[in-house]
Amino acid sequence: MTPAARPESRGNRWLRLGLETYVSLPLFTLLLLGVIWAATFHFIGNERVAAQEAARDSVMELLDTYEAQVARNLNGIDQTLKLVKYAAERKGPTEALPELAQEGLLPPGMVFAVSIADATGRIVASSPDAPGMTVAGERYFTIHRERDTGQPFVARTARDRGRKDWHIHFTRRLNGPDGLFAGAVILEVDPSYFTSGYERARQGDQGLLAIAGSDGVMRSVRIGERTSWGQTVDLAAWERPAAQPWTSALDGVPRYTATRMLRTYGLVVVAGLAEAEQMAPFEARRRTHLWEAGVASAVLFLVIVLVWAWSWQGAKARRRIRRAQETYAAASEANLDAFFVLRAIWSKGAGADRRITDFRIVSANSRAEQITGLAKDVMRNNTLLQWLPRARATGMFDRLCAIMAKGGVYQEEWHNDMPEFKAEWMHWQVVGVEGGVVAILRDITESKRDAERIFHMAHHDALTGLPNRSLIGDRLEQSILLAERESQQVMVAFVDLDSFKLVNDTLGHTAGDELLKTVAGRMVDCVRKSDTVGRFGGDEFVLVLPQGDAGDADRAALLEKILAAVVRPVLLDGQEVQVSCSIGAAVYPHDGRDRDTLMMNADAAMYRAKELGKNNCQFYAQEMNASLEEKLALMEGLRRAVDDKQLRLLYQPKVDLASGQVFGVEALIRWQHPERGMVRPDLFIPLAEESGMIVAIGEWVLREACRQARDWQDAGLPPISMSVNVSPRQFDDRRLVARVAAALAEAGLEPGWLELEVTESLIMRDVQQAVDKMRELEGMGIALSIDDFGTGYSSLAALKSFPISRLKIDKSFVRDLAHSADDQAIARAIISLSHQLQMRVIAEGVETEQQRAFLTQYGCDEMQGYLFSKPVPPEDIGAMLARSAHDTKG
Ligand SMILES: Nc1nc2c(ncn2[C@@H]2O[C@H](COP(=O)(O)O[C@H]3[C@@H](O)[C@H](n4cnc5c(=O)[nH]c(N)nc54)O[C@@H]3COP(=O)(O)O)[C@@H](O)[C@H]2O)c(=O)[nH]1
Repeated sequence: MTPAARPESRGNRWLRLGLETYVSLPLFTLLLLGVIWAATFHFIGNERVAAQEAARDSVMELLDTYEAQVARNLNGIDQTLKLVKYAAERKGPTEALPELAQEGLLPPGMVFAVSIADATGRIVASSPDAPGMTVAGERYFTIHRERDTGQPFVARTARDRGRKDWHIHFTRRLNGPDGLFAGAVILEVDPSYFTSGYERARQGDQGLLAIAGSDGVMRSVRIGERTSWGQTVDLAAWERPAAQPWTSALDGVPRYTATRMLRTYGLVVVAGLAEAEQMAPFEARRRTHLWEAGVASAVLFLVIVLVWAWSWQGAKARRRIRRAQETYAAASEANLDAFFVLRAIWSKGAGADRRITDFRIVSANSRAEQITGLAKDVMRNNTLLQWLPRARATGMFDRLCAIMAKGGVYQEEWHNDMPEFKAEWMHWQVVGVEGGVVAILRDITESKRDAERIFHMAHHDALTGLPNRSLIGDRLEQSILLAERESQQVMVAFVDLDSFKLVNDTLGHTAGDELLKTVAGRMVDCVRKSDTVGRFGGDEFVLVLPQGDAGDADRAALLEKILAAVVRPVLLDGQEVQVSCSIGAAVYPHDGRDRDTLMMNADAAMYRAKELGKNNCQFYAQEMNASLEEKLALMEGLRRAVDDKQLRLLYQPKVDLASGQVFGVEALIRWQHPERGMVRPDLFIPLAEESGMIVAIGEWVLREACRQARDWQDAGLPPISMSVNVSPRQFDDRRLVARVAAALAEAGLEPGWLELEVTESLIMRDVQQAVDKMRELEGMGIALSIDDFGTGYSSLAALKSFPISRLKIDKSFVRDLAHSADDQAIARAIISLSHQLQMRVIAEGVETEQQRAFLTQYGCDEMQGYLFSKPVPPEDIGAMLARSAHDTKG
């Protein structure tokens, strides 16, 4: 494992994650926001304390001022009381007041009212005038009458009978010359006099100034603009330190409050500042601070979100790159392909002068070591040209430069002649990347050889090594094309051995095979290298002989030569055997202008030769085609077969080789002819194909097969796959996909249960068109398989591009599996190829246990053939599936 691919330790992972901006940034942001808000709240807290301190100081200062003012007022009032008392005791109450007034020693009547009551409580003098009034019932009068305290008395705020306004009554006792009670001096003061010092600018709208008696009754209270009195309060509660705001019952407003006792008068002065007003500037500042912190946080958050999004994108890109690198490292190590990363080395200079001089090998995987035989380190110390000096001469270097310049992907198969690589055939894929290229090399020698082997096997007869039916067809077509261009002729000769079956039956297959090989060799010896001698199957051979401008005599001479060569005795198992042959020949362009006509006519001529007693050759003549009439009659009958319901489907089971379970059936058509009985498809399918009737017949087969599959499912039988053969003309039909969809819909069958079998030669005619159509069908969920695999020519590359899920080994390769080494090799090669292409492989025509054993041994997945069952009517399949379902349940 390379260091890049080593798993990262948990610690490192956390550290890397922590260093990633997209992780650390939010953490840092949280920290920063924490700091901002902690600092804000700390600052606000400090300011609150300072504001509270200031409020407390203010209230104490106010109290000091207020106390001084009240004390001054009270002293003034008491001086007046003392003065009036003095004058009244000296001169008598009636004269004292006018004299004092005259002397200007009385306070202004606007604010103060001075009265003197005699010992009975009757007002005897007053300023302003209040005659006839009595205070005998007043508490202050009673107190003064009862004892002489020598102290002034402050009564509650009250209204006299003679005056409407409310006043605080300040009184002193009057003594007669005998020292006995002689009445009282009364000074009435407007309650607001004591709170007139209220300054709105300093004390606000809800500041409080008050004086209360020691009895707890308010003499005067001013809150803002309103003055009141008479409320009873709990003075003990008021006499609290101003530390905390306090809510009195007076108006429910919390205030910083302070009180002080004026003992001489038995009064308490109270000053209060409303908390809300005192703290208002602080609250405003607090809101400002919070707003500032909020705005700062929002801006910070916004900036961080933007930076975070940017860094997250960056991290995502880095993560993608890292994963890609890890995946690349892991994949390249685990891969069966060799990887080379090459970085371009540039020449010095600029602009057009600057060019790539070489490539440095930056990295390579273990597979690269195997394919080159060089250690990775050695490769890494090399440049491309040091390592592969021929790279420039072979054009490889220039191609790499071009790919790097253009970008994209370039790939090709390459027959290697460089000793530095230990593979004969390679597939190389080069991807242009930033600063260099990545080259991916795969050793395809084995699959190339397989493909070549398959190609050869598929086009040659395994026994004689001669071209087989498909190659003969191709060669004939090529020869016709050439002859057409050059205005020449081509002779096709069908050669059939006479009495070959007799040799086979009496001397055995091996002797029969030997005879075929000998005869084949002799025929090859009779013709030129450019001619084709092929084996059509069994004891049938076909010769394709481009004739130039040869005449009938030349042709007859050549065929006579072949007759003579074949008839020569052959030594088989020490026994001399002699077989003759019958030859039928047709010549292009005279006897036919296309491959099929020529073949058909040569075949007819060969039959004619047989009829004439064998060991002779016949050239085609029109009358030989009397059988054409029969063909036309069949065609005519076939036209009515669909409408007259003469067609039937038989079903042949397909079996899983490992489990022995039936997993599907192939639908095989039969024609129940009213006169001829059961006609096999080999006879009428080619006619249907030729006439185009196959499209209608094929559609009937599709619909009938889908319906039958659905019927089995509805009968509760285990669902199985239904394979239907599709012929070339049917496949070319533009509406094939629609017809298939309609058949499925009509039957209500899931597409996954339908498989279409197409032949190899069909799809190879036009690979791109076939791929497109197959992809359409695959897209619907339908499975596709290649029938008769091995009999046509399949390009490996094309095979890879088909959406095929199954290859069917043609029965011609299965028939002689037990004896023929060639057929065994073909079967093994097809099995291995299928598996390499991730396809399943099924063998058809399995008739014996040996064949099954061989196929199982070499990993074939499935089989179909008489060994398990012949094609049977639908009821038999139903019974077979019902049995299997029952056995499974049991
Ligand atoms: N386009 C369509 N072609 C069809 C349809 N139905 C049949 N066909 C094609 O006709 C060819 C001959 O078919 P058939 O005579 O039915 O022969 C099939 C089997 O009966 C036969 N087979 C199966 N097992 C064995 C065996 O063990 N030995 C043996 N000698 N023959 C056996 O093989 C034929 C199946 O061939 P394939 O389709 O290649 O799987 C034949 O080419 C059919 O495709 C049709 O509806 N449409």
